[in-house]
Amino acid sequence: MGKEGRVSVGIVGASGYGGVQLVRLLMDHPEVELVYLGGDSSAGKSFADIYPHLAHRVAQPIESVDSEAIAARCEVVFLSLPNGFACDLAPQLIDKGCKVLDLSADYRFSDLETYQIWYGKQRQDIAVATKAVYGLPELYRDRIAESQLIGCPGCYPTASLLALAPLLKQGLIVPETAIVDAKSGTSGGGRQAKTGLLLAEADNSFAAYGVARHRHTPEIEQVCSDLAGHQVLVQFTPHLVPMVRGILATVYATLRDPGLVREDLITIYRAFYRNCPWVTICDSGIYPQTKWACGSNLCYIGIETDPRTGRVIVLSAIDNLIKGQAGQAIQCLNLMMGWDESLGLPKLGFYP
Ligand SMILES: NC(=O)C1=CN([C@@H]2O[C@H](COP(=O)(O)OP(=O)(O)OC[C@H]3O[C@@H](n4cnc5c(N)ncnc54)[C@H](OP(=O)(O)O)[C@@H]3O)[C@@H](O)[C@H]2O)C=CC1
Ligand SMILES: CC(=O)N[C@@H](CCC(=O)OP(=O)(O)O)C(=O)O
Repeated sequence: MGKEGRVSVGIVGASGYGGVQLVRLLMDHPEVELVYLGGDSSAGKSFADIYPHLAHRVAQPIESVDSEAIAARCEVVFLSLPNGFACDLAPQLIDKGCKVLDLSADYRFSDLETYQIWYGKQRQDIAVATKAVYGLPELYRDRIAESQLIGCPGCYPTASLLALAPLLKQGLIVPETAIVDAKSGTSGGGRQAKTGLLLAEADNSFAAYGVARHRHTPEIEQVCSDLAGHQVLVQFTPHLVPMVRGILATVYATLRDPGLVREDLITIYRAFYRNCPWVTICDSGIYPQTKWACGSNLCYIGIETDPRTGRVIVLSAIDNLIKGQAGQAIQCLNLMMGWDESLGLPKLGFYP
C-alpha cells in the first residue's frame, strides 16, 4: 500500500508518450500513488530531465528495470514498452503477485500463433498469456475486473472495434463486408526517432501505410470474430495525418436490412453502450472530429446510412494516447480494483 492507503503503482517505459500520459493521469488519480518509474536509455535520469514541464509535480528518478525491486514496491505495474518486451517481464511480475497492464501487443491475442506470425517473436510465456484479458472495457468489463493481466488494445483497434461492435454483436451487417479506413496523428508512432514521423516527411502530406498488412488487422479480426461468433476477415487501411493526436476510423459495411435508417441505428448504439461512460453516440447528422476527443478518454461515434448502397457508415474519433492507450489502461485498472470506471480520467477534451 502507498501513502494514505493508496495503491502503489509503477510505470515501466515512463519516458515514452504512453508513459508520460500515464504519469500525467495517475498523478491526479485519487486512489493511487506513483512509486516507481522505469526505463532503458532514460534510466539514471530524472523524469524532469526528460519532461521539464512536469518538474514541479514529478520528482522521481527513472530507474533501471529490476522485477524484484518493482514487485517489492508496486501492487500494480503498467508496461508501456515496445512490442516484444512485456512478454519477458510480465511473467516475473505476475509470479510475484503484481497486477499488470500491458500497453503493447504482447497480451492482446488469445492465439499466440497469430501473435508470433504478425510480430515475429517466439513466446515461452504460454501459461501467463492464457490468463490475459483483452482490455476493451465496453466489451469485456466483467472479465477485466477479475483479471491480474490486461493486454490493452491498440489505438486503431479501439476506434475500429467500438464502431463495429454493436453491428456485429446484433447481426446487423454482413461481417465480411466490413472495411475500416483509419487515420492517425503521428504520436501513434511513439517518441522514438523514425524518419516517416519527421515534420518534413509527415507535414503537408497524407498517406496510407501498412496497406493490407498492418499488424492491427488480426487484432481487429480477433474481436470481430468473437462478436460475430465465427471467423471474420476485415479490410483495414491506416493512414498518417499531419497532426499530433487523434484517430478517426471510418467504417463501412453492408446492412442485412437496407431499410434501417440512421435514427434506428443511433437508438441501437445508445442501448448497446448505455452503461459505457466513455462512449458518446452523436445525434443524427452529427459526425465526430478528432479534435473533440483530444485530451479526453471519450470515443465519439457518428452513424449514417446510405440507402443507395445499403451500407452503414460509422465514424469513430478518439485520442490515440488516451482512450487509445493510457486512459483506457487506467479505465481497466479502475475495473480491476473495483473503483468507479471513470475515476481519474479526463471527461472534457482540450478543444480547440
Ligand atoms: N503511441 C500510441 O498512440 C500507442 C501506443 N501503443 C503501444 O504502447 C507501447 C508504448 O508506446 P509509446 O509510448 O508510444 O512508445 P515510445 O516509443 O514513446 O516509448 C517507449 C518506451 O519504452 C521504453 N523502453 C524501450 N526499451 C526498453 C527496455 N528494454 N527496457 C525498459 N524500457 C524500455 C523507452 O524507455 P527509454 O526512453 O528509457 O529507452 C520508452 O520509455 C507500445 O507497445 C505501443 O505500440 C498502444 C496504443 C497507442
Ligand atoms: C501512427 C502510427 O505509427 N501508429 C502506430 C500504431 C500505434 C499502436 O497502437 O501500436 P501497437 O499496436 O504497437 O501498440 C502504427 O501504425 O504502428
